[in-house]
Amino acid sequence: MDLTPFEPFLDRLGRSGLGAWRSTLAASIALRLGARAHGDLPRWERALAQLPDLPSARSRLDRACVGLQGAGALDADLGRSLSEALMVLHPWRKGPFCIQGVHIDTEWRSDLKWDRVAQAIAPLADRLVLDVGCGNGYHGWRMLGAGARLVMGIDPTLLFVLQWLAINRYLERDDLAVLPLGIEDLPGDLTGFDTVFSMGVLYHRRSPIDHLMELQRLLRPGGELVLETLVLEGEGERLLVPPGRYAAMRNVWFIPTVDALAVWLGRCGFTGIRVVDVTPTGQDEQCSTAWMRFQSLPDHLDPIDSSRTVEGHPAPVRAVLIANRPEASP
Ligand SMILES: Nc1ncnc2c1ncn2[C@@H]1O[C@H](C[S@+](CC[C@H]([NH3+])C(=O)[O-])CC(=O)[O-])[C@@H](O)[C@H]1O
Repeated sequence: MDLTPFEPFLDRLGRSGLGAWRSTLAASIALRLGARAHGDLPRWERALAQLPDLPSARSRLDRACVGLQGAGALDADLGRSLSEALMVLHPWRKGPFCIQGVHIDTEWRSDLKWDRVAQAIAPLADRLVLDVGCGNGYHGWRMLGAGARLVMGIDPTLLFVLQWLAINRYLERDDLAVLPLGIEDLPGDLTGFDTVFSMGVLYHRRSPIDHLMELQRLLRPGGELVLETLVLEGEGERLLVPPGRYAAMRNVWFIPTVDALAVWLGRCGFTGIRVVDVTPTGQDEQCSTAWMRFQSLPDHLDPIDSSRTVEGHPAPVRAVLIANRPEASP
């Protein structure tokens, strides 16, 4: 894979207030693509090439199932070749997507998280947005649906980049991209986003305070951070560092209470810190489906006591916190 699929977005970025970083970002993407050859990439690229042309239809970014809505049902053969090509990109974790009657029923009902977040954030109209750890871009599409001017998603997992390319083969937008980058690959002086989302990422970072500081630097003064992460329920400053896996995940490092998170944000210099949602993750939000056939949340909870993970930790609860970069440095 080369830079070609990212160029329309990079051109658009070049014309935005972030144009100064176009060439450094392009160089980082080229570097990461060179370093991240994946054995399955040729198979995924063949699937992309096999996606069929579809009759013209209306794109829908403003409802739970993101995608394309046509006037009628697709011809059965066309529907089958579309499903088969998309299924090569299994596992589909984030969604759902509906492409002219083909319903990609993903592991996560990401629309439920979006509903919790969207009602609490500053209106996205005309904002430059960064979505760190954006997966296949599901929330990015919803951000465009809410009026964002440009959404730069970054995610180091190449399969999710390919899933975004598959969806964008039909939605044809140049104002959203899933760039194959980790947050550590971003230029050290990049800044200027109006809103930065970090959802489902903090607990994967070994240095959570550094992550919060990086997110702050990426914002323009006064810009808004939307932080969504696993939390421990209860009052006071407490922290779980799982000694091994957490709900079968190997890379979960820190699960703080919301009080501890608020202190961390304050220590990093954020202002206007508020907790806008705390919700246990239910099996209606995360489970195996035909499009994600591996094990999922129900398999990772204690079969007798679903308030505990299989390791005996409290079952997943997620919080959304909002905070602002100060207008001027103290
Ligand atoms: N260093 C990194 N830099 C950026 N992203 C990373 C890094 N390491 C892993 N990721 C990516 O962070 C994402 C975490 S999932 C959240 C998806 C979405 N935000 C959601 O809220 O549904 C967790 C969850 O399932 O909630 C994955 O796509 C990783 O590839």
